[in-house]
Amino acid sequence: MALLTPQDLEGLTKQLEYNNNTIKKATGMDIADICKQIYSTTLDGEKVGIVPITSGNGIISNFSSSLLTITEYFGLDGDITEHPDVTGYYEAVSSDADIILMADDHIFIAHNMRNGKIATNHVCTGVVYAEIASRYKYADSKDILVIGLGRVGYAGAQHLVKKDFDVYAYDPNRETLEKARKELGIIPYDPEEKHKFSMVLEATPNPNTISEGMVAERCLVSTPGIPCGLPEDIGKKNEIDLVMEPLMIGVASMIYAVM
Ligand SMILES: NC(=O)C1=CN([C@@H]2O[C@H](COP(=O)(O)OP(=O)(O)OC[C@H]3O[C@@H](n4cnc5c(N)ncnc54)[C@H](O)[C@@H]3O)[C@@H](O)[C@H]2O)C=CC1
Ligand SMILES: N[C@@H](CCCCNC(=O)[C@H]1CCC=N1)C(=O)O
Ligand SMILES: [Mg+2]
Repeated sequence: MALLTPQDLEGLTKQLEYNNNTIKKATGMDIADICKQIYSTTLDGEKVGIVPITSGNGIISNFSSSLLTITEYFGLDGDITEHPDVTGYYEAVSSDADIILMADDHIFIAHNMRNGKIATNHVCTGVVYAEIASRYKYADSKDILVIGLGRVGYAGAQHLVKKDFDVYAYDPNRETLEKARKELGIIPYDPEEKHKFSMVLEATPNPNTISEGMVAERCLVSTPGIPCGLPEDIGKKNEIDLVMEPLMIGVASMIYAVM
């Protein structure tokens, strides 16, 4: 599991505003509107308990404060518990949190204590980044390319298949690709084919996963992948809109998902 580093989380609000502008330009909607559409839910100033968790690799210095920034950006009443782990969970529940946010090294959840709904970061991130890609105003067809079919990419591909897009996908892991072909009906993308896409979802932990032959003149690359999979030169040469940030958009999706 690729873990965030404190460096990834620097300048979070600036990164979020920059990406929100790109999303508005490329889709006509902002992040909140897109999340409302996906889940048919709205926010109403809910109280959010943020519980640091020490297990595994331990606390990431600015992870909880990043979650606080995000909850406040969306008008919620966020609070980081004084203690981590069970003591922190007890504190959050006792202080009447409506939603609990907490993450160990494998799963990051949002749990709504009022309606019992629970959501994971990797599924919600895949879904929201797929939705962003799929709403590209200048798309030339319903063809969309998904690069990486892991926990995030698979959820994104599943969402796009449900939305009736023609989903092409690539993953070097043959079992992963075969599983997605069988279960989702995705079309395995053949890099040899000169099939260029105007919508790309990239969810891999590697750089340079997007090649020249994959992207159309005008293209929206929507990627939660860290580091960025779009090489600098390709980003410059074509008219490519890039939506990429380390945490916020996925957390917004988690919160709307449990309303
Ligand atoms: N920005 C955000 O909000 C979030 C970002 N992430 C990041 O997203 C990335 C993916 O996360 P997971 O799905 O949990 O990882 P994962 O390890 O479950 O899946 C990654 C997949 O990418 C595939 N892959 C590797 N190189 C590739 C290439 N060159 N072309 C195509 N596929 C390739 C692997 O075979 C694997 O199936 C990680 O970098 C993670 O840190 C994860 C959650 C939230
Ligand atoms: N236990 C730590 C948080 C660990 C988060 C690890 N998970 C990731 O880095 C995932 C979540 C989004 C992208 N990668 C703490 O409470 O400070
Ligand atoms: Mg995100």
